[in-house]
Amino acid sequence: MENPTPFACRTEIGQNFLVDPKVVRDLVAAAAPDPDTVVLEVGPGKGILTEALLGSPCRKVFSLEIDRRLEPFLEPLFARYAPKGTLLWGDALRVTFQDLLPEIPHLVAANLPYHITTPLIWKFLEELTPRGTRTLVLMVQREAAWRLMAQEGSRDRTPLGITLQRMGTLRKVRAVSPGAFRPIPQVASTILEIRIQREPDLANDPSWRAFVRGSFAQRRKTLVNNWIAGWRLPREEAEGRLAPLALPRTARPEELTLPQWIRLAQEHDWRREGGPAPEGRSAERER
Ligand SMILES: C[S@@+](CC[C@H](N)C(=O)[O-])C[C@H]1O[C@@H](n2cnc3c(N)ncnc32)[C@H](O)[C@@H]1O
Repeated sequence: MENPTPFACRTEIGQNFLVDPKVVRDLVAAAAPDPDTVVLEVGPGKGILTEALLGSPCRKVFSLEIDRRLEPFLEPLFARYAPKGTLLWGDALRVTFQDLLPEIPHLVAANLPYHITTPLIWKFLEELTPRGTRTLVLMVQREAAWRLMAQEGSRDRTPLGITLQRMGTLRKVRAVSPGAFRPIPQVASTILEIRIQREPDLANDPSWRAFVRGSFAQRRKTLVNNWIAGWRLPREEAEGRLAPLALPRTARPEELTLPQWIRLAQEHDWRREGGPAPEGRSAERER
């Protein structure tokens, strides 16, 4: 029999497939699905993680893949486990999860396409956690994990990391070396477990979103200067917002502790009611 043409991986859309079964086992063990659990997997690829999820005690697995060329790998797998799994085709950033999924998943378990890690996690927080998703177990690039878990004082601190920390707990499950994937990527990876325990609708709070995004708009600027630029606040007013926190006027966004972020968010309305603020060309992409 002729050899089939090998699958040409598109690494620009994150097609580095897991090949280490121990890593797959560790990811599923961290997710710990029980017989009631409905799981969403984004990017099943050739199906190594999908198969472990389908073989776990969970009730249902929905897998959403963008690349139809993977059909020959995935169709037979889903047929084997029918009706436990449902294979869906589409772009995870463009679908509306509520319309796509007949049930809201309790758990998202995925080896993410790394190029869309940040917008995809925001989307989970906007569309899924408000409706009941409580656990995310995600393979991400190591540096993305650092940014999500970064504490005050770290230059890696980001709006998304602070949002997740306000909503629950983040735990590093394990480090994963490039050799666990084919093709071998140039970056190291981390499995991260995120448990949502508070404020599941936080990402849909326009004041919170504007506040964290605008405060980090220009990292090299002080908080006060970001507030002046973003909200057109008079300097006195901006400095007045910082004063009760006993922080210097020169404090930068990464210096705030989580309780300080929460206090500032609760004490002021950060929606930009005075008209759209300049999202200047130098404003950083929301992370
Ligand atoms: C890192 S691979 C993981 C594959 C498989 N789960 C594994 O662990 O081997 C990421 C997968 O996400 C898919 N993907 C990339 N962008 C996507 C998108 N916007 N929506 C859905 N799937 C996407 C890729 O085609 C690829 O199969």
